[in-house]
Amino acid sequence: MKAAMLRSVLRRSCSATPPSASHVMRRGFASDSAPERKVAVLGAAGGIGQPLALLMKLNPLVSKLALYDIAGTPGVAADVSHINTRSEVAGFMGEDQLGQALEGSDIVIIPAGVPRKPGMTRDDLFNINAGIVKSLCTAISKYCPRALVNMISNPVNSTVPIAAEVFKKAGTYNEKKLFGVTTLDVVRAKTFYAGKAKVNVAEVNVPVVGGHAGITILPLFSQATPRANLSDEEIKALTKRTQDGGTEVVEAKAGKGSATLSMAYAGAIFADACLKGLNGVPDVVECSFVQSTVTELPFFASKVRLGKNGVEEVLGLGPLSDFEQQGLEALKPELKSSIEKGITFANQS
Ligand SMILES: NC(=O)C1=CN([C@@H]2O[C@H](COP(=O)(O)OP(=O)(O)OC[C@H]3O[C@@H](n4cnc5c(N)ncnc54)[C@H](O)[C@@H]3O)[C@@H](O)[C@H]2O)C=CC1
Ligand SMILES: O=C([O-])CC(=O)C(=O)O
Repeated sequence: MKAAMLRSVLRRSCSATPPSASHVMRRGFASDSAPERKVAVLGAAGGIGQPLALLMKLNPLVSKLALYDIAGTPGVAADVSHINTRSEVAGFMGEDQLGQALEGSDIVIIPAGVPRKPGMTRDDLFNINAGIVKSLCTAISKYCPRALVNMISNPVNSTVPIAAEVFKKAGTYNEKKLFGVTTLDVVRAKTFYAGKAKVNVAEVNVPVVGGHAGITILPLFSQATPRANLSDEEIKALTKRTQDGGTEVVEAKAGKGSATLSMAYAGAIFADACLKGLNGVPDVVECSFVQSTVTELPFFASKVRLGKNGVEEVLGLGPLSDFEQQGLEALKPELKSSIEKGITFANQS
């Protein structure tokens, strides 16, 4: 595929709303006059990190791309750096290069940590990933305290509260700048809905709220557009498939990890939305797991308007069906306990 064609595919695929030509113009993509923006990817040599590095290299809003991992980044960086797009690419390996990787970053994307194997829950990753996230966030508070943080590492329901506590302790916490990346849930909900409703997937919008694990993932198909006449049974099945989407991939990969390619795509969409918000593009809205007053829980995923300082507005849930209302009440105890687990960990160790 020619470079220009690839770039155009990415431009369209990364849009938060349908990919029409006028939309692309409105959203102010690809411009040589776009401000300088540095993006750092931590965990860049991993299953998500590598394709995410590729997609961020294709994003014309990025001027510098820093690829950090504990091993393997020189090769990934050398490879990606040959692509003839705007950003300069540099690889950083090992803890003593972490500061350099982070310095000056506008956005830090974190897909560092272990993935699930069949039979595991995301919470089973807590023991290893909590420590990784804690140490990376400590470095962020030191080297780029004003960066937007896009947390991908699981369990997101706990790693985001861990990050918040680390930043609070360092005196750098800004609730507008910390995001749990739940975009893959939205990507899945859109795909599954389009398939069932037989509508053009490019036109589909479905908010997904709550958290990012099992029943805490709550797609709001009653608000899906274009509207379709699906039965209660079909909505129930779509909800379950969205909630179990990660497990579907873990089982299909049979021990070789979890979603990487679709996650890289989702991570690139979310980072692109953050970049647009930073650059002052109006009406950039994505779902994300953020500090929230939408429910009584301190963190919750819902639609968020992104702006020059990160979160500009956390949007409410809108009208819920009875089924969704029940789902909302059912998810709260699990989400609450995952949040508390993260907070306790960050303050204990
Ligand atoms: N938020 C979401 O929707 C999703 C989250 N994930 C999560 O993303 C994480 C990464 O998944 P994969 O890329 O498939 O795993 P992977 O094992 O392929 O890659 C992880 C990378 O992190 C690196 N790493 C480990 N410790 C590090 C440290 N201290 N600093 C920097 N890098 C470090 C490893 O060297 C490795 O290259 C997992 O926790 C997984 O559960 C996966 C899919 C979706
Ligand atoms: O399921 C997993 O472990 C990875 C993940 O978060 C997802 O694919 O949604």
